[in-house]
Amino acid sequence: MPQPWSAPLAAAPVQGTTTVPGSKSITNRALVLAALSGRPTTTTGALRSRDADLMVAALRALGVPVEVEGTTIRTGAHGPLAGPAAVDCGLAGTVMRFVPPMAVLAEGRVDFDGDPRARERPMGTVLGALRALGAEVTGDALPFTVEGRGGVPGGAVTIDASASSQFVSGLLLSGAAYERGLTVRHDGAPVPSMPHIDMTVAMLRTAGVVVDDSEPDTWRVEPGPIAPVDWVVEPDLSNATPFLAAAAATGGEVTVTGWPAATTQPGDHFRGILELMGAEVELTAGGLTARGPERLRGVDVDLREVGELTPTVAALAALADSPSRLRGIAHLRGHETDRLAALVAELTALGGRAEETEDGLVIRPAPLRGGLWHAYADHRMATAGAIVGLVVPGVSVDDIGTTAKTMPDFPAMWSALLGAGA
Ligand SMILES: O=C(O)C1=C[C@@H](OP(=O)(O)O)[C@@H](O)[C@H](O)C1
Ligand SMILES: C=C(OP(=O)(O)O)C(=O)O
Repeated sequence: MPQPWSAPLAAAPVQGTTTVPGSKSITNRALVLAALSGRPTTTTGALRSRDADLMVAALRALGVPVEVEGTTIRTGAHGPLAGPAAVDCGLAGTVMRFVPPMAVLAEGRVDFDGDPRARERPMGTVLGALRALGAEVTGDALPFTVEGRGGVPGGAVTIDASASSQFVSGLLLSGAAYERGLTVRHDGAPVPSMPHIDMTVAMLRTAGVVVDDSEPDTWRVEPGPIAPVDWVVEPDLSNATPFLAAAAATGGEVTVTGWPAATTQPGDHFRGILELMGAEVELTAGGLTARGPERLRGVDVDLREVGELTPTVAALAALADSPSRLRGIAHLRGHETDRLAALVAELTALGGRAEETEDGLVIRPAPLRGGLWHAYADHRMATAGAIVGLVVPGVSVDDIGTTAKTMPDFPAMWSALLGAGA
């Protein structure tokens, strides 16, 4: 375990401008679609981080030529995907849920494994769906094996996607390459992170795939070619949230550059949440600016659609002067860590008042004190600790390096914003 990282305390309201790297979700979808096109593509503004590097390695393992130069990733023309191959999913949901539906198209065996915690993340739904669509898959969680036969019949499958939207996205991304295409129906409690499914559908359409999502909880992908696209990746708006939160927590003003005017990224919803908590937000050509209030208000909000924002919102809620209720996020128990348990444990350890409900968190105002904040190998837990540490003296994060999952430069970016130098 590395040395704990002393979270910088904001000596004054945080003022500054930050540029965040490319979106994890867009980068890893672009890479999958580029590989499935079989033709040369160039993706610019790509995220370079552990999750993106794992996706690049997975594609290479399946026989896709991939060249990486800074934030530009080029895929080359290639024949059919091929095993034998070993895919390391790390802790990346996008790798473990997006690559197996592609691996069933390969000729040969593809073995999947990942970090210890990845073996506990829900996977059975995707693997069961692939079997129902005609693939040979051994196992119901990591590690598992896909015996690729160069293709699958495809067709219709009904799944319960209430544990993760990635079950649907993963299947849809490869569905056009199945002989009969793919129809996915969801049956169960509401699907979380719908904007991420909308992102999948939008990117498939950009790649010329015919997708029908006109019926609720049903997605139909017609069989056909996936066109090569030169993707331009937007900044990662979820990774922008800690920087905007720094303004909200300290009564400062922070601008994140390159904020898209229209996007399917759920991070865009953070604007509304900041306003509910009393901050001001302004979207201009220069980016999104957040201005913090004198006193942060608690918030009662359903985060089902934007669950990945929860650690940031919970950190702000712990600094607010009235109670907050975060709802619709039971599925966070299956994320990088059980985020509901982790947030309650870490806030409570610093003197906070937080408790789990069946589908979320209740966080009440309480004076916080310094202490060690555990990240649980979860990039967003680590950044949540940094937010709390802005205003609570003596907070350190046990493993800030875990931000490398999606934002390897986070410690330097954070110090730079605070004027503390890297
Ligand atoms: O498709 C994607 O890129 C993602 C979907 C969401 O997953 P869940 O639906 O499992 O929450 C989100 O939390 C994750 O960070 C990224
Ligand atoms: C849930 C997340 O990641 P993953 O893609 O590993 O599911 C996240 O980044 O908040």
